[in-house]
Amino acid sequence: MTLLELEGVTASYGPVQVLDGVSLRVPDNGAVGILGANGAGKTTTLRAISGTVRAGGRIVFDGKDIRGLRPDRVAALGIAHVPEGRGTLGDLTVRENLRVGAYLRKDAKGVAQDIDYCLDLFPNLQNRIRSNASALSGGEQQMLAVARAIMSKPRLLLLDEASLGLAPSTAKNVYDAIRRLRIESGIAMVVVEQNANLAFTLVDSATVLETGRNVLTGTSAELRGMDEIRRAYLGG
Ligand SMILES: Nc1ncnc2c1ncn2[C@@H]1O[C@H](COP(=O)(O)OP(=O)(O)OP(=O)(O)O)[C@@H](O)[C@H]1O
Repeated sequence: MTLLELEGVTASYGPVQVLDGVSLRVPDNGAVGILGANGAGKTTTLRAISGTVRAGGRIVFDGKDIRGLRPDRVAALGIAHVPEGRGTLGDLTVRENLRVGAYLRKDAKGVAQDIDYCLDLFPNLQNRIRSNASALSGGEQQMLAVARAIMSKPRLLLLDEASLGLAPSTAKNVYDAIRRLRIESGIAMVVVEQNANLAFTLVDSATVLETGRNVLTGTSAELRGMDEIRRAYLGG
């Protein structure tokens, strides 16, 4: 079953069109990557899905047309967006950030269990549970941003450049945890990532965007085997 489908999605910032007919299909429990050079429209595609940019075309989530819905309505349907730059609340503690992620939930017991799950998934956060988010390292902030998104109990996670600015070993830790989350929770994912090597450890398939259009789409195995992908994205 398809959980999310984009067809002919367009978006502009003022007069400048940056998405020019993007398509994407995410199966239930699937993980799909979006690759592409700087400025190709990867972040804007995630914004179109989460309702933080006005979009044209079709965006269907769980059988419902969500294009044009406000971001809070999209979130309430079960789509959690972890933006580039992380967006944790610096003046709140780690625990408070996790609670903010769960603000729509009424199941106190489930929230407490999910906090424990996040701390098991990201043990670094366990040690910093009373620290303000602003005092965390870049890697810990990224972990907190993902954990906060998990706390909303999403069906779909939108992940924007989760490895950006992190040391390679930290980026690998973050992706290892997200892969475990995927296996254990079945949450579907759309993964924007400059580091295609890392992305391919998580996603089943990917699409490559160039100036706001899909230029290549395939399974991870197919894409990894292509010379142009190896040259442009895999350092070989
Ligand atoms: N808020 C904004 N206002 C105006 N132009 C923007 C805005 N955000 C992005 N753009 C422009 O839209 C185009 C697509 O940007 P987008 O961030 O979607 O690309 P990207 O593929 O995610 O690249 P990057 O890896 O640099 O984030 C770029 O030319 C960018 O400069």
